[in-house]
Amino acid sequence: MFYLGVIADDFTGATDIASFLAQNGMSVIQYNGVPAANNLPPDVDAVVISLKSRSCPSEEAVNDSLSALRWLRAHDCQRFYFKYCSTFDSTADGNIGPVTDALLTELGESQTVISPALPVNGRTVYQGYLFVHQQLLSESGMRHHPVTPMRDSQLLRLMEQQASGRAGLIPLATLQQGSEAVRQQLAQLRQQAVRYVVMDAVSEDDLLIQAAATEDMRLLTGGSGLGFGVARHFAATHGTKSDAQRGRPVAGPAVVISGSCSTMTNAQVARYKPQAPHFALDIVRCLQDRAGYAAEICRWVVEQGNSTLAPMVYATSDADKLQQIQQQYGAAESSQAIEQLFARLVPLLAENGIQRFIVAGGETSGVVTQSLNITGLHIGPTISPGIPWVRASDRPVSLALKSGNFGDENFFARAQLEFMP
Ligand SMILES: Nc1ncnc2c1ncn2[C@@H]1O[C@H](COP(=O)(O)OP(=O)(O)O)[C@@H](O)[C@H]1O
Ligand SMILES: O=C(O)[C@@H](O)C(=O)COP(=O)(O)O
Repeated sequence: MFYLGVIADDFTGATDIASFLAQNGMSVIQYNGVPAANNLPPDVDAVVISLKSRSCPSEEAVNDSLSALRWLRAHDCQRFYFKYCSTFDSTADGNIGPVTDALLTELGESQTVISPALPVNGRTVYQGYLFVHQQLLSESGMRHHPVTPMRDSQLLRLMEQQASGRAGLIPLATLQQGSEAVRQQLAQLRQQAVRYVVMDAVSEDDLLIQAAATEDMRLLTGGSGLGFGVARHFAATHGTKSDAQRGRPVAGPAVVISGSCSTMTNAQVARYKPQAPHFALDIVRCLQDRAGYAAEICRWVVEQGNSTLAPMVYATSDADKLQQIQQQYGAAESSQAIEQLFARLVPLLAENGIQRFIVAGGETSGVVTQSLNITGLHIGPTISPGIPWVRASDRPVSLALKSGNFGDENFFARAQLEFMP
């Protein structure tokens, strides 16, 4: 039996919440996809299952999420958490609504919370509107996301567009009255048949109150901020555990793979270029000659063996260049061509001795992890909030999976220099 089962809709999202749970005292294991194995390590408090269900067709997202839920229930999991992006990455016909509905129905529950806030990384919710630092979500760089452009910031509206039930709000004023006030308002909203309760939060204290007020709810949904609250609340009664040692990065050659076009990743790539060898992907070669191109890039990476900092292969482009590529080659076609190039390149790199992969982008991290056939991960030390080093449970390979907008500008170098194996 274990306390918390997390179903994450992408791989960086999974390591993000796994890192907050582990850092705040839980013993965590992460699986990529629904595990085939049935034997869980002893003394686990939380199991995180990473799916690649953020931008696939919603029927597939629902089926994969239900399979994960059934696995968790079959292993005596007590509570469940659907982890999506702190920037609520989805579209009007996105997957957060259908997956939430399916999980509620399967559990026989009538209410859950919607809590993407992650104040430590600048994501706050006020009056049901999602902010990224000082900007509304829809005015932030997320409006240009290549796969899930976010053009609305109102979470109640986004949720009602995607899902089948009604959304309601617990505003900051109630949060600030404490967990009992929140609990009472949840009960009132339940009587009004409100199925999805958007919760404001602008600070970690608000997240701790959310966690306390929802301790009897079987399904929570949100970013990793509420996960932090849940872990703190759990640790206060069950004590803390730490097994970050098992996730420490291995020694061995490293590479940086960047497939995110977020504002922060653009800044990180620009900062890293003068520090290390770098290789920009040519979209035409990705579209036309993936096998030959992947072999060529692999040779280039191996040739950089003597550089102090790892070579970087990147598709990262700014909003103007991205728009131009998408207009010329199609948005889905170009993003898939790049993902498929990485899917060919990464196993070649592993065959050629690369053991540490620093990856930028959620979809890109999914591709890298799946193409390496990594099934389980131990959670290691945190590089930046929400980005830990993680280590494959069955071989000496380490990954740092960086969500598009997370990390500071010097992240790629810091991940190597401050965490020497
Ligand atoms: N230059 C580019 N042109 C078109 N699509 C791109 C380009 N660079 C990256 N992409 C695609 O954009 C998507 C970025 O998504 P992701 O890896 O999840 O990053 P993020 O974490 O910023 O959301 C991927 O599908 C990637 O292949
Ligand atoms: O919650 C978050 O912001 C992240 O954990 C996350 O899901 C990021 O997704 P990507 O930006 O696609 O990496």
